[in-house]
Amino acid sequence: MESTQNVIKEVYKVIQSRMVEKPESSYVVSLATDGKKSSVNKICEKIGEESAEVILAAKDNDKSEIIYESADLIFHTLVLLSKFEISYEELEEEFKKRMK
Ligand SMILES: N=c1c2ncn([C@@H]3O[C@H](COP(=O)(O)OP(=O)(O)OP(=O)(O)O)[C@@H](O)[C@H]3O)c2ncn1[C@@H]1O[C@H](COP(=O)(O)O)[C@@H](O)[C@H]1O
Repeated sequence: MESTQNVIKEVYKVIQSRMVEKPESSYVVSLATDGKKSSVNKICEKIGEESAEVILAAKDNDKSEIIYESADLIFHTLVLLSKFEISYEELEEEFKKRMK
């Protein structure tokens, strides 16, 4: 990894490259590049699971678990954005529009 200034952006770049290069050992590939519509369902299922895990961690008041499960949730959301060929800049743009 080049810089850790924006690690989420760096992870997104790796996800995007996995989608193009499709290495066999890749989790992203196993989840998102089977070429069928069902891969969107698979990613959405993971987002649902990880969301529930974040909620449970919050209800348990478990800060380290909240961080761990939120990273899983954000990662799977990035896989979904990548599946729809949305650029990181488009996501940033949406946040910028909301800045007050
Ligand atoms: N950030 C992640 C990341 N976060 C979570 N995961 C995977 O997402 C899955 C999460 O599923 P679960 O929570 O259900 O975990 P599980 O292991 O199935 O079971 P439990 O934890 O519930 O026991 C696991 O297989 C994790 O390995 C990730 N896999 C990859 N990345 C990043 O994506 C890049 C590309 O990964 P590959 O596609 O594997 O090369 C990597 O270099 C990383 O930077």
